[in-house]
Amino acid sequence: MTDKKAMYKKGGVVEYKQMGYWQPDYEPKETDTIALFRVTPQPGIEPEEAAAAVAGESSTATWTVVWTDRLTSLDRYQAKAFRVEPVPGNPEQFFAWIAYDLALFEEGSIANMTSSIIGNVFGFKALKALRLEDLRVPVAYLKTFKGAPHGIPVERDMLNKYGRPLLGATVKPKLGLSGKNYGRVVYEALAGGLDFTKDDENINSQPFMRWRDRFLYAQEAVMKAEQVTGERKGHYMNVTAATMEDVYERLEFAKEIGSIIVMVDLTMGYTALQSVSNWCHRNGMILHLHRASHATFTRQKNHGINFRVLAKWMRMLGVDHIHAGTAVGKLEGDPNLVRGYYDILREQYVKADPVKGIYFDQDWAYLPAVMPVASGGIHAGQMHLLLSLFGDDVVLQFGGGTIGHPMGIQAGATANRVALEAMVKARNEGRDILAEGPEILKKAAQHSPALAAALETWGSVTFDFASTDTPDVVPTPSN
Ligand SMILES: O=C(COP(=O)(O)O)[C@H](O)[C@H](O)COP(=O)(O)O
Ligand SMILES: [Mg+2]
Repeated sequence: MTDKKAMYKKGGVVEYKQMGYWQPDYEPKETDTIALFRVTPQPGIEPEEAAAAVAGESSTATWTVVWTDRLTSLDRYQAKAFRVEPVPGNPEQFFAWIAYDLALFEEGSIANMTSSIIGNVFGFKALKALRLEDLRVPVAYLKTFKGAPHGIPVERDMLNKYGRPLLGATVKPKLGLSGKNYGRVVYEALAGGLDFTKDDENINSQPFMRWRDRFLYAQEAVMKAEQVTGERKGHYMNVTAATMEDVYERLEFAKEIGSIIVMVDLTMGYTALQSVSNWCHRNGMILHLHRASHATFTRQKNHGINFRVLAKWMRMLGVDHIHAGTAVGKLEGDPNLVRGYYDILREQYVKADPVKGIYFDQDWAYLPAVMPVASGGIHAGQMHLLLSLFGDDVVLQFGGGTIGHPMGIQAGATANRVALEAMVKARNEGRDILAEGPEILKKAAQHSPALAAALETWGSVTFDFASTDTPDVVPTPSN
């Protein structure tokens, strides 16, 4: 029988370490999920007890010992904190590794997995702050997910576009255009040389432009642009709505009018996203995910979730595209960490790499790769940086950097396409595009007034702010 007395600190409050949530000798099983947390305990709480508390509160425990514990296989179901290390240079914080048994999570349910791992525990009084830094998901659990409806090679086949990044643009202004004017922007951008245009995250079905109008005008523009260019094109139709009935109605309509791609916002929640993913699997539709709202919980270094974990959940849940940062644009993102997110989305087997903030080897087994989307304050003058940072399997998306072009939207699109093609050609010839990039762009601009004007307008625009999140290099754990 458990010695209840030994588990209490005072007044019946549990000692998580005593309860078996701290097991330094525990060897994680291949089928365990392993989480790495950054823990900031309240003063006076030792790191091992804080780690054990995280393990307890994110699995079986409550604040006191309960008689019913003995009616379960508690040894198996309780999560186990098995390693604690100080965060280099930050005496307040500790990394804690915690293992979860396969039986703890419902098959194919991100909603269920998150209700445990990031459920109550982030509000726990004994901790000043808590951040989920990384997650090793076992193949046994991955096998219960379908993943992306298509994956990168199949999407390329659908578009018949290979050997270069895809180009997109977010229609601007974000809100207020009528359906007809919206369609004009889509046409100009696609006819000028982009592959995709995109609804913005907060364009759903407002009084100034109801969704049906937008879908119709946008799809008409897509079809016209396909005719004049002879290329496959797409507009991401944002189907985000208040209820699933509305979402399904918009999905069906997008399919009926011939769209090849739809879009969802992260704000819809994990369950809704997975339902849309299943619909896309059934209907052969490419699925684009905008990570709207992620920075409310991914940005602070001491509290929340690192984006790499969200990227893993989205790869499991099944999207074809996900916004993953640019490093060089207007939105937060350290270059090394952003490259790590891209690896997590695109590679079949990701090796732990502390410099990129990847703490675990991750075998993705059969799950298709997801196309990352670089978007937010990028322009043609950065093409060499973007291509060297991210390679070919990425959508480069220029909203302001297309629609703000001084010669018009079509010229903005052309500037991006010319810059990209010049850079891909130079790279394929073996030139060092990082060093020679500005020169290559200048030369291409001699034959392209559109690119010349883009470089003249934005060439010197950079967003040089120090990142709030940078990698902490700790020894790679065994997993
Ligand atoms: O509208 C834009 C970009 O517009 P612009 O190209 O004019 O800056 C997107 O919503 C952001 O990329 C989102 O950020 P992220 O991609 O980081 O999620
Ligand atoms: Mg936007």
